[in-house]
Amino acid sequence: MATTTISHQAIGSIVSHNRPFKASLFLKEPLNVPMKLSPKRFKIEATASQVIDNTVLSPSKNKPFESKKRSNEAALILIRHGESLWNEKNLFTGCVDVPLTQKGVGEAIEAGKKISNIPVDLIFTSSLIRAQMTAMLAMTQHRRKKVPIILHNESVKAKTWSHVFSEETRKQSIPVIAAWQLNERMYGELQGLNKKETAERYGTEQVHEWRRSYEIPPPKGESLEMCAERAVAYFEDNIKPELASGNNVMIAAHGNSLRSIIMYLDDLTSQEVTSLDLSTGIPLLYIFRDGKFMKRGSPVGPTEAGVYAYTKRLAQYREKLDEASLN
Ligand SMILES: O=C(O)[C@H](O)COP(=O)(O)O
Repeated sequence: MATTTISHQAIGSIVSHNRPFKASLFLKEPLNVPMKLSPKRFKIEATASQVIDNTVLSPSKNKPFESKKRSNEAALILIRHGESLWNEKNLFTGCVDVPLTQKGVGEAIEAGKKISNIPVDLIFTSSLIRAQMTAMLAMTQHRRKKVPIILHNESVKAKTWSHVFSEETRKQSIPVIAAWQLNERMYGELQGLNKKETAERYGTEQVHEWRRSYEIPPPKGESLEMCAERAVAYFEDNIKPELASGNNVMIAAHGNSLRSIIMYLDDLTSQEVTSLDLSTGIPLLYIFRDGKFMKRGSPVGPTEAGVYAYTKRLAQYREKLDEASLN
């Protein structure tokens, strides 16, 4: 296994995308992080979140809310955030933290209606406000009326001070985990530039390569491949185990971090992923069963029968919701 050295300065720059991290958590010594080369991609086996203990924590490790139920299937919902103020202005955004427009707020609410009958046990978002707004707004529409609560594990004090003391209240909550690894691809020197003007300056083909190719990074930014190294590693280490435990998960993230995750779920080639483009605010449903991901498209509405026919558990859940609303 090859070993690469990540300096504390590099770790510092990785964690600086995540607002809650504190300088005191930065490492004093360089780290030797083992890396394994897989045929399709590099997998970073020790992610920054694992290295910096007690920062980004999985709920199963901490049991902050409900105890686990066992099932061999689970639902996975992916949502790209609603329109942001820079989507509206057609600017490259990347890791710049801009909020949703009013249209984006509406898109998030509409997305929430479409998935309002699908039980969500756990939410993952990026550390960027547009993804977090989308997740929260979508959950305002949910029939289960559980309250999404952002877990603050960035320091012992943050964790202690946000503790919920009622077991009953905890049961009525959905943990929300914010992870910088799910952030948008870092767009380098394109961040803040207008997409149309950039295409006029550098040529449509060049800009298309920067935006959609797998290997080619934008100037001083991340390629999709580099974005996949962190996003897919995070998915495998923190999200897949939750699905394997039978927890239904929603991920609210970004065009490119989600493209890299979809590439992994659908086993797309680097060629195929170039034509994958995600619209803002459209939820996508996957069923995880027996270790495999099955794509189920986008639920068209809360009453769409098809979604509930995918799994027995979802159908039973839907029945219970209907019974409860009749009583
Ligand atoms: O970061 C951005 O500018 C967008 O959210 C995604 O941009 P793209 O469609 O150019 O990849």
